Parts: sequence; C-alpha cells; structure tokens
Amino acid sequence: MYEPLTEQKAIALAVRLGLFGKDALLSCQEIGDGNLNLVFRIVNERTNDSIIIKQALPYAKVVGESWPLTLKRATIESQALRTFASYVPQYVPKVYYSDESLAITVMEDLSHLQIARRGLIEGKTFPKLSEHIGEFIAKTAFYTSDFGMNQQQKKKLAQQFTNPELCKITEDLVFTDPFFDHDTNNFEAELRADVEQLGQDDVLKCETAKLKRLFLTKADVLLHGDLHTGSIFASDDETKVIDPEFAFYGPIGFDLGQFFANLLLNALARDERDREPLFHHIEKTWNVFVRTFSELWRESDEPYAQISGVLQDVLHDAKIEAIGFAGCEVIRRTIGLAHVADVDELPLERRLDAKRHALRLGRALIVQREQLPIQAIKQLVQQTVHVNS
Ligand SMILES: Nc1ncnc2c1ncn2[C@@H]1O[C@H](COP(=O)(O)OP(=O)(O)O)[C@@H](O)[C@H]1O
Ligand SMILES: CSC[C@H]1O[C@H](OP(=O)(O)O)[C@H](O)[C@@H]1O
Repeated sequence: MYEPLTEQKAIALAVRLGLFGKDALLSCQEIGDGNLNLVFRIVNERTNDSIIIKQALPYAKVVGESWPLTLKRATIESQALRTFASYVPQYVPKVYYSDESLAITVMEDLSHLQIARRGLIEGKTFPKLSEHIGEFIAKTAFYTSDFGMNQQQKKKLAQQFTNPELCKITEDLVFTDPFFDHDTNNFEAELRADVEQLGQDDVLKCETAKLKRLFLTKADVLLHGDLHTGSIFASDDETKVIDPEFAFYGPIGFDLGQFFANLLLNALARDERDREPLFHHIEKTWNVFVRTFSELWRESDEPYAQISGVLQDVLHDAKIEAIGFAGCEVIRRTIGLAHVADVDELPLERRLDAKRHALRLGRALIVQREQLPIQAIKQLVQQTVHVNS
C-alpha cells in the first residue's frame, strides 16, 4: 500500500526489490528540488553504483496537503519515459522498475550530468542541447501522431495518457491565472501596475484564450507536457529529458514553446551581449525539428501525407503554436505561481527590468505569433526592451 518514503524506507525498498547486490553498503539522500515529488538517490558506497527512486506525494509538494494531487502521475511518468525510450532511448533515463500503488519510478541516476537550467545560469552553453531536443521533439511527435503510427492504436495511446489533473494545473497556471487577478499569482509589489495592465488587455486575453482552447482540445501528439530547462539534464555531449508526469496528447507546438520560453527567460536574465547562444539554440532546435520531422514524414502511411502542402501546413501550425505557447510560458513564469531561478536569483532592480521585459516579450509572442518567423524572435527580444516598443 502507498506510504511516503523516507531515506531509510527508500533503502529498505531498494533491498527488498533486489536492486543492488547482497553485500551492498547503501546510503540515501532525498534530492528533490522540483515542485511536486520526492526524489531519492541511493548509492552503493562499495561500488559507487547508484539509482534514483522518484515518488509522487498525494499532494503538490510546493503548496502542501491543501493541494491534493493524483498519485497516478507517477504511472503516467514511467509510461511516458518507456514510450519515449522506444523512439529516442538516447534522450531519456532508463526505467528499471515502477509500482503504481507506491507511485514510484526507479530509474537511471543521471548525476554525472547537470540540470540545464542551472548550467545555463552559470553561463554554460551545452553545444548539443538544441540538436538533441529538436530531435527528441520531432521523433516523439511524429511517431505518436496520426502520421507516424496506426491511427486506431493512437486513440488507445491517447486514452492511456489522459491526464486531466495535471493538464488542469497547466490550464490554470499557464493559460488562465496570470491573466486574471488570481490568488495563485506571485510577483513583486513593484510589478502590480504592469500586471494590472496585462489583466486589462483584451487583445492579449482573446489570443491567449485561443491558445488555451488548442491546449484543451487538440489531441495531436504525445507531449512531454512540461519541457522546461529544469526537466533536462545536459553536458557538452549528452542530453536527457526527465519528469514527463504532465504527458498527454496535445498540440504539436507545445513542447517546443515551453523549451523556447525557458531559453528566452535565461536570455533576459543575461547581459545583452551574452544572449546569442540562447537565440542560436532556439533557431537550431526549430531547424532540427523541421528537418527530422520532414524526413520521418516520408515514411507515413497516411494517404494524404504526400499531397503537396500537407506537411507544410502541419509545420506552419507547429511554428505558430510554439511561439504563442512560449509567450504564455514566459508570462506565467514571471508573475504566476511557479517562477524560474534564472530571473528570480537576480538582484531586485535587474530582476524587475528583466520581468517587465518578459511581460512585454510574452505579450508580443502571443499577439504576433502568426506573422513571426522563428528567426525573428531575436529581434522581438530587442524590440521589446523598451516600453511602447
Ligand atoms: N534520473 C535522475 N538522476 C539524477 N537526479 C535526478 C533524476 N531525476 C530527478 N533528479 C533530481 O531531482 C530533481 C527533481 O526531479 P524532477 O523529476 O524534476 O521532480 P519534480 O517532478 O518534483 O519536478 C531534479 O532537479 C534532479 O536534481
Ligand atoms: C503546482 S505545480 C507548478 C509547476 O510545477 C511543475 O514543474 P516541476 O514539477 O518541473 O517543478 C509544472 O511546471 C507546474 O506548472
């Protein structure tokens, strides 16, 4: 039966499951720094072998027991990691074991890598990040779409990944609360006027409503669902995506948008002259996504796939969605419940500047998404430095 693990209980569980040899000398540390779950790292001190046990709590850790949350998210996470591993094993941790009633996933320890957000904050560039994430998104999207898999099986997979409680978090925290005066919002008192202006902006709200509707209704591809830079481990030559508990069938541009937004937030936290690597990553992710997705498209069994204009239409939608969803993510990470360390760790005056810039950029991304090529995002960052630009 379910009970939350402690470090001692996690060791006992690892022994019971036979995850280490008989004479192992085990130590354990809870290392979770995310908003939702417990993460235990267990090491055999004799051999340095290690594993991760991730466990869902019956509530959202960041808020506490007043915010109950389904344990089923642990099953969604382990199933999503296994599904992604069937297409891109090089980009996800190996899953060794999972247990629905304990809400645990036992997986490969990736501690030799660094969480990309932390590395980017330290000024690292992770030269392969965009190539790898572009390929990850293109392959998982194509192979789980109606163009890349049997269309009857796709409907079953979409049922398996029905994830209403976690989707509701995104519907509220990304698409709704930041645009209204909601008590989950969290921002510096100095930003009140900027936030009120956003709340009165009906053009912005109408465009955001369209994006929310896409998120609610468009069951296109299996998404990671929360692909920010804190969900990515990286080094100079390796990239691993973790934490897909928000996985569900949604619009093709959503993961791209989340990733772009978090790169942009890191860019805004830097001096202007140091932003180029982030713009490079955005453009390269997009280019690799388009190239990989287009190559896979040739394998499609769908009779309409080879009709001129169909692929172009899918990619056009993906681009518009990615830019619009990026705008929503930029805004919610600035004034909503869950922020990003990139900006929050800045001293007050720089932080306020970066956040005001983020609100203007987020708005422009949402409102201009249909006309904007990916390559123009960089100029948009420059154009939104000043008020009224
Ligand atoms: N496979 C792993 N290997 C090493 N560390 C991990 C692994 N998975 C998670 N972690 C650590 O735990 C932290 C929280 O994990 P995450 O899956 O993001 O949890 P949450 O769902 O609560 O956001 C990560 O930032 C990382 O430091
Ligand atoms: C109350 S959940 C807030 C926020 O946390 C999730 O991120 P993570 O689990 O990676 O820390 C997700 O982005 C949710 O929107």
